[in-house]
Amino acid sequence: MESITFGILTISDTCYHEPVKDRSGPRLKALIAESFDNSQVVSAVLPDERDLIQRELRKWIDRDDVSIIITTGGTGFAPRDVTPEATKPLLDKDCNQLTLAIALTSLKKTKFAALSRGVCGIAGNTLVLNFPGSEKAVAECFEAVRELLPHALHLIGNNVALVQRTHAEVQGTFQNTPALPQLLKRDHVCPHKTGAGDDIDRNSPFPMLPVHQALDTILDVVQRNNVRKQQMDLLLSPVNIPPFRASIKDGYAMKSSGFSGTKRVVDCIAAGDKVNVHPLQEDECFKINTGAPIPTHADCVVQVEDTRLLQRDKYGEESLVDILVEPKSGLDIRPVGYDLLKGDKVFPAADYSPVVYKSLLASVGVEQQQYKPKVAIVSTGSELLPPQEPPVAGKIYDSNTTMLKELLLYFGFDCRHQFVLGDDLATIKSCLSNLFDTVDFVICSGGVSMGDKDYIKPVLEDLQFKLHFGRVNMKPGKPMTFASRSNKYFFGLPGNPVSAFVTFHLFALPAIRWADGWERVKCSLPIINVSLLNEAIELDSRPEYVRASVTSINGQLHASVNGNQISSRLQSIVGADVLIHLPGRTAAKTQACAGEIYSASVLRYDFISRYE
Ligand SMILES: Nc1nc2c(c(=O)[nH]1)N[C@H]1C(S)=C(S)[C@@H](COP(=O)(O)OP(=O)(O)OC[C@H]3O[C@@H](n4cnc5c(N)ncnc54)[C@H](O)[C@@H]3O)O[C@H]1N2
Ligand code: MOO
Ligand SMILES: [Mg+2]
Repeated sequence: MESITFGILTISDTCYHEPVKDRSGPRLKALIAESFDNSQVVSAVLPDERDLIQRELRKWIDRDDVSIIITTGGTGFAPRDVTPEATKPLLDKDCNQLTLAIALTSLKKTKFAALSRGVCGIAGNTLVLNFPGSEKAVAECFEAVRELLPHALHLIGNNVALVQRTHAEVQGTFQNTPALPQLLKRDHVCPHKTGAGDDIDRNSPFPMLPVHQALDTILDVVQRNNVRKQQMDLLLSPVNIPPFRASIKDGYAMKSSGFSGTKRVVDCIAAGDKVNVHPLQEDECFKINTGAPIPTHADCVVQVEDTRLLQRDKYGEESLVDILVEPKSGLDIRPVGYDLLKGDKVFPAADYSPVVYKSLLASVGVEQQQYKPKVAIVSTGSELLPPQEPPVAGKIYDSNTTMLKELLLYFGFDCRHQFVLGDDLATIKSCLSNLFDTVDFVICSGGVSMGDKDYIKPVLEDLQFKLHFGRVNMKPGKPMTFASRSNKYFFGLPGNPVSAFVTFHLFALPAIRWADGWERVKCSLPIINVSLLNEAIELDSRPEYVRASVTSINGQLHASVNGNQISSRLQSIVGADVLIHLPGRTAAKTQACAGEIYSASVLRYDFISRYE
């Protein structure tokens, strides 16, 4: 639940000298506490002195935490009433309609309300409201704006998700949901509606975000760790590669000052041998293997293909060879540090591919503790049975735990812990609460939709997580949920196995990569264009991520959909190379047809199933 910090400024000469006489300030404080969960209040009492009022207002406006300031008093016609005059110069924007809303409500109670000159406006990111001084007036004015305040703050803070939600409510596309459950206080906790609903409320209170917006939100919230980038930037090679002059070919090492023709083979040098320091004549050579150290007195290698064997000794070793080409200095030798010089950067650029990262470290003999986001997997569902157990009535085998763990491993991340939990609020709460002590990410499946056993969202609220979104406009994966609490991140993937598969790839993977320091463009799966092979596919109202296999026909990529796409049917991921992005249905376009080109996210390295 979000918390709002209010500033309450009582402005009255009398109250300034006798603070106990201030009834309006405490009344406002009580009204705020009754209306907003987790609200904080800062308060002060000042005389009707324009400069003092302005200084205090300015101080609060400049604070990051104070988002609403309500003044009470000093709005009337008396000579010392200067609250509006002190307030106006600080405002960046007037909110005349708010002033009007307050006036209209008050005028219904008394015509004397016309004698208040209070103003409303926005200063920086702070909403400032002038209320009159009496306790009764304060209560009436507060009632006039109470319901508007959360939405006003979402707009000021540009909180798109919550703003859209309210717009949907106001426009009626979002029926029967009470206003702003995120911020307004409630007594009743109703798990399937995040506590927002009463019994006639049958709809999710969460707006359906477009996929791109959900991903942007995730990447805005998740902290990118630059430890690995710094490690890569700063890592200088402690060794030369090669550490000695190395032969590039299997052949004969000799002096280039010599000549082609017959040479005596004085020794054989294999990879792994020490550098041979023996003197060498121009008519002598060493037999040498690829990767072996060049003898001190040789300066070129002639590959075996450019030689002819003339003689072997009595032990069968080569003793005379004919060199068929002119030896040239440096021929087929890698000088010391040719590939990488000691002291040079090991990573010319940051590269987070586990293959690249680990093999480069290995190549310079560095064993580095690599930072990796710590991830746990939680599967929820009282119906879940471990795959190794015999069937039990009413139970199904748990595939999500294995699938999500294997996906993490496939993409180079570890699974620190895994838990399978029944649909029980207390169990889920205590498991998640403990788990976040040791991991950064929890990737959970199940329990995010509309059932009365879908406890994930209420648990997150109880654990003081901020729910960034609870639905995404996509198929499969609609109830996809993302929440955070400081640097801890929760992905509530829908329980249907294919929904979990798709949302892992589109949201959880990019987030983990981002936390790991990857460039944004690399966080999501690569996107390619494919031409549709299927005759006609009915479009869904939601944009759909369809599992399909890819055929390369004369270098052009084509894709055919893998059978029934219901989100419970895990068979649709078999042979799935890509997720084709089918757009949502419109009046003008109801089908996707053969030959049309669509974007598709590449699921795996081996993403071409057939060549024709
Ligand atoms: N009234 C509504 N009901 C549902 C809606 C809706 O909008 N209104 N959304 C549907 C969609 S879409 C999805 S997706 C699912 C998501 O459900 P939950 O995330 O709450 O998941 P559960 O209800 O726990 O399970 C759904 C389904 O998946 C099976 N499951 C769960 N975990 C696993 C696992 N580890 N391995 C294999 N299978 C698993 C579970 O048995 C259910 O059949 O909600 C729809 N409902
Ligand atoms: O989004 Mo659900 O994942 O359509 O089945
Ligand atoms: Mg459910």
